[in-house]
Amino acid sequence: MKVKVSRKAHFNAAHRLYRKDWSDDKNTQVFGKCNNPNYHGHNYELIVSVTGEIDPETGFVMDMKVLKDLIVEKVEDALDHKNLNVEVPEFKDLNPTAENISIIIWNKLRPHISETHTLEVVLYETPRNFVTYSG
Ligand SMILES: Nc1nc2c(c(=O)[nH]1)N=C([C@H](O)[C@H](O)COP(=O)(O)OP(=O)(O)OP(=O)(O)O)CN2
Ligand SMILES: [Zn+2]
Repeated sequence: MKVKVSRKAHFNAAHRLYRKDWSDDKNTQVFGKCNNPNYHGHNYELIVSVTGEIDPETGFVMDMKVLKDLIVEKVEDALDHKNLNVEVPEFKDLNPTAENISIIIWNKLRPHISETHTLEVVLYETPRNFVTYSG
């Protein structure tokens, strides 16, 4: 019997959506105000979910304290209050869209979650825009 446990987290970050290999006109045409060369910020809301069997000894799928600490160490410390384009190496040549940020977060967490469990990341870039990545 599998159960999904979830932990919410939060970080804020600045970014700019653009491609270095496109002209200014094309970047503006495709990315609009998100291509502001002075960057803009979002209050990202994150939901990390782990699904697996309940350990009969502990009653846990995964200890939420362990999951909380993992998110702080691997995600918040890496992304919170950062300029994603400038300060986060994963986005040196990768557009920091919500889709790509969710994949980076999933990749950071996956090695630290039991292989018997599945991992899902839901990332809200704004209260109305959110993406889901499950590997
Ligand atoms: N598929 C994607 N589309 C867009 C992304 C993205 O990551 N993936 N990102 C953006 C920009 O980051 C933009 O800053 C989004 O902000 P905004 O347009 O203000 O967001 P809302 O639509 O939620 O705001 P409203 O107030 O509802 O207009 C754009 N597209
Ligand atoms: Zn944005």
